[in-house]
Amino acid sequence: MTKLLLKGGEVLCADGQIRTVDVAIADSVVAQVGNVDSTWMAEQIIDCKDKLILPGFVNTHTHAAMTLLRSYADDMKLMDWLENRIWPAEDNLTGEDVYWGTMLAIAEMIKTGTTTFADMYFFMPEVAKAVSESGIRAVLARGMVGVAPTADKSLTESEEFYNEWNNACDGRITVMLGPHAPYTCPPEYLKKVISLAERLGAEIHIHLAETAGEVAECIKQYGMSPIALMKKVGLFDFGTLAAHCVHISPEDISILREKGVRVAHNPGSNMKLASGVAPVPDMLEAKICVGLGTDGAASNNNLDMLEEIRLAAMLHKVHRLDPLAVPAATAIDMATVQGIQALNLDKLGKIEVGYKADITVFDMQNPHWYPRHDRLSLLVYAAQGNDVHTVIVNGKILLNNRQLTMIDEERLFRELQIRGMKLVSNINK
Ligand SMILES: N[C@@H](CCSC[C@H]1O[C@@H](n2cnc3c(=O)[nH]cnc32)[C@H](O)[C@@H]1O)C(=O)O
Ligand SMILES: [Zn+2]
Repeated sequence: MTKLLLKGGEVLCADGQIRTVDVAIADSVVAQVGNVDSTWMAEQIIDCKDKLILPGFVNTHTHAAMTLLRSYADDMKLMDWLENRIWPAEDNLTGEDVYWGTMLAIAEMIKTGTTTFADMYFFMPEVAKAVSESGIRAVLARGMVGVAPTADKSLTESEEFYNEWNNACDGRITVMLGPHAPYTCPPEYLKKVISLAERLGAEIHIHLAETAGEVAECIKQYGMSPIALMKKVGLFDFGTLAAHCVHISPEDISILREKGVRVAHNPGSNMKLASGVAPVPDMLEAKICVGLGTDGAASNNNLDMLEEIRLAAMLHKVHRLDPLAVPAATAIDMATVQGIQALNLDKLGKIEVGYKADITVFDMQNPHWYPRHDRLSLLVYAAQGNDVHTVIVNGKILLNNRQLTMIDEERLFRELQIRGMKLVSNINK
């Protein structure tokens, strides 16, 4: 058994209170939270004085390898951005590109305190390889576009990928099915996806109601909103994670509630692509599970969940002219507990005995952490991603005193610069 001890830190405990306690970790699991005595013979002790210890952040929606396209096409509308810049560049992608792009994303996520991410992309075995090697936790879905020539192939690939990788790497990887969106996957195609989901026992990760244009087009074509259409098609019957849900009506919210759909809210991407403001306070009030996500690095443009937490806490305040909307503790809950629920994972999202040890340690010895009236408020409104000092996933240290333990950063930077440039060299701007 490998024993690890986080000594004397200020821990956000499962009841939402912060206490100065020790956290003992045995292999992949939290073994004690409290005063751990000297009979606990830890192989490694991390001194956590002046450190804030939280459950690791959960990024519920991203396209990790899109780091390759970061800063390549900004300040554009979603459909123009996708059709004229992103999809042509993605046509050039190789499996190796996706591996390196994903690894850079993972490095960035670990360094900013994320311990689990949900990805929708392609060349997924390469993504799984990066997850496997880096030690992070992930919920992976092969993105499927029903109107593309790859439509049938991506169904087969999804099934193979599920069979090979679901529950792999000591349970660090789980697999969902990823029909891209209603506007790229017509109902007949979605029905094939749904029957595959039912057969495999897999859940679904999809983009829904991201822009006003998408909703208007759906109503024109099918006489109902994307959410109502998805219910009718049966997409919500086997467990669904829906990214965005920006343009939704009170009736749509009732459907999400009734069908237990979990939502990935991406405030940074929604603001940058000017998609709109999701009715998050209404969804939370309706007891819908809302996690937070960054979306891809080409529409954010970073993968720092602390920034997403702050945006979630701020966006709804200014939008509703209500400083009580999405308080700090709620934003943190969305990034941890609700994020885990959104991904349907078990024994994660809290620092509690018997839970998996996915933990982020913030260094509070910095000017913006003083004075310490309220630590959660400091975290949400004043902290920075690079305050992250240590990150543990499944009991293993992936970031040690701000240094990545599993990833060679210099190599990553060289690969990404060369591969990123090559990817777009034949595209007319
Ligand atoms: N085109 C792929 C599968 C799509 S993967 C998921 C897709 O979602 C795209 N994407 C990224 N961000 C967004 C967004 O905000 N809305 C809609 N699509 C997005 C991303 O560029 C990627 O093409 C194939 O070969 O079959
Ligand atoms: Zn997306």
